[in-house]
Amino acid sequence: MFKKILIANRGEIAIRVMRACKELGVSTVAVYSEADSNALFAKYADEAYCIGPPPSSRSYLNIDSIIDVARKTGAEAIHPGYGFLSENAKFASACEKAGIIFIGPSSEVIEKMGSKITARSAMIEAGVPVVPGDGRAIEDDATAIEIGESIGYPLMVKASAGGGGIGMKVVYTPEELTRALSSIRNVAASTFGDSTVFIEKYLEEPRHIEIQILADSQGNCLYLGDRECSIQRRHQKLIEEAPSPIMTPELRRDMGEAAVKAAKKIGYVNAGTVEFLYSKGDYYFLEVNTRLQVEHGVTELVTGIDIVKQQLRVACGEKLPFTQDDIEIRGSAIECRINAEDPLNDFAPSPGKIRRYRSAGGPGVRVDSGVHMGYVIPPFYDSMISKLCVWGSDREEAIARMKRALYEYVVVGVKTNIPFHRTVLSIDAFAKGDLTTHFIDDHDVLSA
Ligand SMILES: Nc1ncc2cc(-c3cccc4ccccc34)c(N3CC[C@@H](N)C3)nc2n1
Ligand SMILES: [Ca+2]
Repeated sequence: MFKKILIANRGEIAIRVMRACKELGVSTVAVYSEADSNALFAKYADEAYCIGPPPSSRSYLNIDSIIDVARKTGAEAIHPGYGFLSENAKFASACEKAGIIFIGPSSEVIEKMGSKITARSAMIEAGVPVVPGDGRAIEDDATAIEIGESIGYPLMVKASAGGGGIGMKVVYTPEELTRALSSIRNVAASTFGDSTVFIEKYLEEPRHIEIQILADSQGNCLYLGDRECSIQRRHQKLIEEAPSPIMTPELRRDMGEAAVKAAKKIGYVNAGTVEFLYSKGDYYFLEVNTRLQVEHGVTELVTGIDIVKQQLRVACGEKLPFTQDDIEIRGSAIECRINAEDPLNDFAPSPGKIRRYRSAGGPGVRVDSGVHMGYVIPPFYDSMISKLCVWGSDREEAIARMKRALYEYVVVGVKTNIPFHRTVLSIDAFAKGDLTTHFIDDHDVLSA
């Protein structure tokens, strides 16, 4: 096991990784920007170094300064968390070159999965169902029109280097198709530096279901169940749960085995997520996320497995300590992302000083928070301040528990989306598990 690792992230996920390290006797190095000099994660670490001014580009995205701190402190490995450099192949290879272990898959796999076109063709070879469509990069409008006709409208135009919903557009006619091709190309070129686009069939009312995978460097790969992530707003997930309310043992095994086939095909090592769209009994590969996800905690709650500890073990070259048969999904877990934003003002970020803070607690409640009373939430980073997770023996108990926890959770001084979550949890369709990716729009959830 490592003696010391550096966490190249901030907030709740930095603390989450440090907690796993503390339990394993691994000492931790935090890197923080000038805006985070008072942040909890910097205090929690055994060592903490300022790596630059507040803007992410000058600090949390600054590859050289992060690797420099790792070298100086003798950190043997770096955990990238999520966001920032977590899916940046250049960062992973910079670590490899510096002889520092990147806790995640290889830079080649990150690179490969960063292209939706490459990922899709790897899935087809692995025999994993993909969204109906055409995996070729679109070179000109005439070909696009032809392909569009053969797939059948409505279509989804997507940037191959896209992610998080950026660089995708639904089109219903050939005119819309040609217009979308040029607009997506431009967005993709400026946002991702890669204007490659492709076309798929648009699935109208899908669910967003993802499979957590874990693979070691000895060729063992298994899945840790499923998560339903359909409750999103503008591609930001808000409420996630495990298992999906529509999951059956057969479907879970089917999707899980497909995800493992995908992981083995691309030579995946460490923790990762295979995202699917589910529609009318069928599921289709969307993309592979080559990082630990925000919502990993709900999987930990229903499997009893500490995924971050397993990441550290795998990165050390250890074999997975369990097989697929050892994995059991028990009960139901729900996560609400607590964001410092104002639901009454289009969810605009609401940075500022937390004047009163009382966390939720009690049976079956887990709070992964990066904040505390008196903390000043900086305006430079994303607005998520904590994750409120609950476990129940079944989904009904989990919902009741989440409602109780949302009632207990008090944050005064900044606006939060807690009222929004209280509203969603009380919607009948939510209790019934009638979720699609259009849930928030369909129920025009105005905050309380
Ligand atoms: N062919 C096809 N049809 C429907 C889709 C639906 C989604 C989707 C998934 C989850 C939430 C959404 C919210 C609004 C619009 C789309 C979604 C989707 N993605 C891709 C990126 C991921 N974050 C969301 N891709 C889709 N692709
Ligand atoms: Ca992704």
